[in-house]
Amino acid sequence: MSTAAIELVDLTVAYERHPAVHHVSGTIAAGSLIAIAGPNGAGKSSLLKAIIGELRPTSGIVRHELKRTDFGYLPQAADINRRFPISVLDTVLLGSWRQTGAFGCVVPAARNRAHKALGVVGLEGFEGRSIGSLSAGQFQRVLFARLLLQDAGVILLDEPFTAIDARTTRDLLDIVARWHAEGRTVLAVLHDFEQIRAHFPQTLLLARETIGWGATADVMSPLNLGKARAMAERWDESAGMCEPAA
Ligand SMILES: Nc1ncnc2c1ncn2[C@@H]1O[C@H](COP(=O)(O)OP(=O)(O)OP(=O)(O)O)[C@@H](O)[C@H]1O
Repeated sequence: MSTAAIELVDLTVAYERHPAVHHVSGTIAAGSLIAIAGPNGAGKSSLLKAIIGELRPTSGIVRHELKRTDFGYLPQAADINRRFPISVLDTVLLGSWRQTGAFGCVVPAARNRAHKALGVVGLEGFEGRSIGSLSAGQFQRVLFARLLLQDAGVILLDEPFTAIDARTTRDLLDIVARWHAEGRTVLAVLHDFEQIRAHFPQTLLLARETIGWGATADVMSPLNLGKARAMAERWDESAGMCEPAA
């Protein structure tokens, strides 16, 4: 696993010329644990997608010396098709493609690691179940097991605890804490302020542009949260293209 700093330099991401992320700059230090907060439509998912290279910046740069395989990415649940007929074990094994290559054979060591990862997330015995038969919380545990197997240095989680019960959330937060202790960089899009304050030392509060980025206690102030809300109320989805920064 390797990790490194990621620098966002005046980053703008737009869809059909409408900016979703607007002139965001800052450094994600290697090994940091950062919550990304903000109202619906604030550009949080778009920012993650730009960081992993799934979306091209309209302007600005995402600068780092990492390979695509150094990133582990958990999309929002709504973006994942669970009707695909694949077993829990095979889903977890998809996390081992770094070792096997996209069309390589699964080595027994990877299979062992997949069983172990399922043990860590509390799903021993679920190996042969199809993913479509799992509850939302069980499926999220499977996706965390896949991330464990992938062993990436930078892990991006998009609303990992939405519609997940308290017990499962607690277990998965323990894994996040473990990743942090191992020196991995973890970014998580979250809506639960209490959870952010309790578990995430740093926060980026986004409302398309940066409202605050730094220590969670400073960033999640009533003033900043009010600002983010007020900006969201003013968003005009039909607004034109932003002008390049002066
Ligand atoms: N594929 C797309 N095509 C056009 N517009 C998009 C697309 N994806 C996102 N957007 C728009 O970009 C803006 C930011 O969306 P994004 O999903 O990044 O926000 P978010 O902060 O993750 O929101 P949420 O909290 O609701 O998940 C929104 O106005 C959204 O409608």
